Amino acid sequence: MHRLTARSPVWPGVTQVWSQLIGRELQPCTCPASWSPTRLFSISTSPLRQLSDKDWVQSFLSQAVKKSPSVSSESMGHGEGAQRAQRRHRLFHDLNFEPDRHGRHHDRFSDRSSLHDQYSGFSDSMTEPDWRNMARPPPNFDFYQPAASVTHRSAEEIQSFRRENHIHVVQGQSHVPQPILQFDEGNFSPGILNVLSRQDFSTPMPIQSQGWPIALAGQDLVAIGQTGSGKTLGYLLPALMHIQHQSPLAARDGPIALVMAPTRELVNQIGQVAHAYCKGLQLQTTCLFGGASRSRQLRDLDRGCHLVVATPGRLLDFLSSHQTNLTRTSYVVLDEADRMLDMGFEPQIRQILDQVPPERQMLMWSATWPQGVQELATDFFQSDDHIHLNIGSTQLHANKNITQIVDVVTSQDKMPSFIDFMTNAREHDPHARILVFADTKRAVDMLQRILQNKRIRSHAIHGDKSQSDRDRAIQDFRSGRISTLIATNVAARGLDVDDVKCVFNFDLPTSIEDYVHRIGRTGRRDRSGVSYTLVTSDNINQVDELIQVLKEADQKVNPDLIELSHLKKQGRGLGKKSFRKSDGYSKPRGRKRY
Ligand SMILES: Nc1ncnc2c1ncn2[C@@H]1O[C@H](COP(=O)(O)OP(=O)(O)OP(=O)(O)O)[C@@H](O)[C@H]1O
Repeated sequence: MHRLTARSPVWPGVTQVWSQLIGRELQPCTCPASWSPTRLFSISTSPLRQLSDKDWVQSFLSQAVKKSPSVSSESMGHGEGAQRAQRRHRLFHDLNFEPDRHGRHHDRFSDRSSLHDQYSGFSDSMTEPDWRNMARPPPNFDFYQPAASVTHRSAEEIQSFRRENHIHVVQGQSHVPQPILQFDEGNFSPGILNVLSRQDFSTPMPIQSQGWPIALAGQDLVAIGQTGSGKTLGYLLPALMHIQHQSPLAARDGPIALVMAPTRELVNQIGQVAHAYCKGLQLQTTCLFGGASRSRQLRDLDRGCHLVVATPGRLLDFLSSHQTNLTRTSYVVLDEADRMLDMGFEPQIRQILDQVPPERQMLMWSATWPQGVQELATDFFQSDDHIHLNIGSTQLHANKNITQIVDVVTSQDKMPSFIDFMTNAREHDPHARILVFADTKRAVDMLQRILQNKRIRSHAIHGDKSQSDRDRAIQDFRSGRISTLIATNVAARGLDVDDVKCVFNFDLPTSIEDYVHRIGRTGRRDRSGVSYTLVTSDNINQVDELIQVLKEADQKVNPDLIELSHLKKQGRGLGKKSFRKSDGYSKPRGRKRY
């Protein structure tokens, strides 16, 4: 067997898991805060993880190097296993660990570095407060009075509303409150209703109709609804109501409500929505994320903030330097909860939640909810009686407003397909917003250069870009100054840009959840959209999941994709079958596309 070994005197679990990586097909797994080899082993053998191999390895190494700087790799053989190992080996060598100003190491190759403002999350300066002996105003979770029109609604009416809107209460049926069908049924304060009335919203979206009363009633919640279905207001408006029913902030108090999200762009976007509602309520809010002025964020915190929206890394930075605290926090949201609980963020989330008093309401929102994360999530609730709400299928599902086109091409055909697609699209409509995803920073830069040569203007965002460049790119894309944005996964989740016409996946993401989130940047609210994805035989391991997502969304499945799936079942694939050039986008006319 071809082995890659890791020597880790400090942490023997590294060796064990490492040889597991190479000894058989890699099973991406979570890295728990405790880093216990036993738990790692059990989790890594569970079938759950949708995280990509690459993500896993990069995260794993980043943590491993921090734990044990003597981690190293050695010796590889030949054959398919060795090729796999070599690919990973190259990947490891591409990693570039560099200590930050605290002497902690960051992974500068992976674009996960851009998802993690401070990757480490292992801060020694934070201990769990002694909650029993700490004087603080008790949180109030009991303020929601359903409107008479809500309580008078008959059981049949409620049932048919839930049925028509595909609202499934997966867990907690016995204590789920009745849905709110109109904005004025939520008992929202006039300040909130004022802002709502200025938007062109007619009624709450289904996830809001059912999610609002649950959140307002102080219950723990997992809320899963398709991309673009209004989840942000789903948790923000109850957060503001919650804040308004707590004792006022005293000097040096930290926030009452905390929202955590995985990327800076998403934090910024949520912060902007929150700001619009906070203004009229005289509530203070701020965003904490890396790459932006720390001193300005500190000034906001010092002034007192009712609501903080943060990436875990920057929040931990402020917590570990004791420049803020969470002793008043009683409403905690994990937006993109599955991403927040995956291997990269879990230790950080645990550390942060250790700083939040146990009397807290916890809400998790996402469009995807993979099995393994579900198990993990229960760890974060204080009791077993949380409600799990699902809008639409309980299977992994994509937004049905999106027409999903998938082409199977050779690796060599990817670039011509991209160029053909973009030149055709731009000839047809120079202003249609197109969002292009690639897996690596290098590929993103390369695609941008190619477009530049074709005189197609675009911006690119990834973790190596400065925050101001990233902000400008999003701003220009939003305003329509630039109609093509090329991005890594930093733009995959949550980004809400009006009327993105098409999402082009130059690379199929290794996690099917990421695919669902990426294509979900189009077809938001009740609009329609198109996604176009290039698949090569290198993606053979993702093909079955992709077919499942396509079928679930009632999409036609490209026969080439089915053929690829058959090849996989026959144990062939990986470079054995080459798809003819004519199957790719390079012959756009007269070719049947799906
Ligand atoms: N009640 C409503 N009626 C119409 N539009 C709404 C309503 N509530 C929110 N929206 C709008 O719907 C769009 C999508 O909302 P949002 O960004 O919250 O979606 P999401 O479910 O969080 O998506 P994702 O899973 O991609 O993060 C936003 O532009 C938002 O302003």
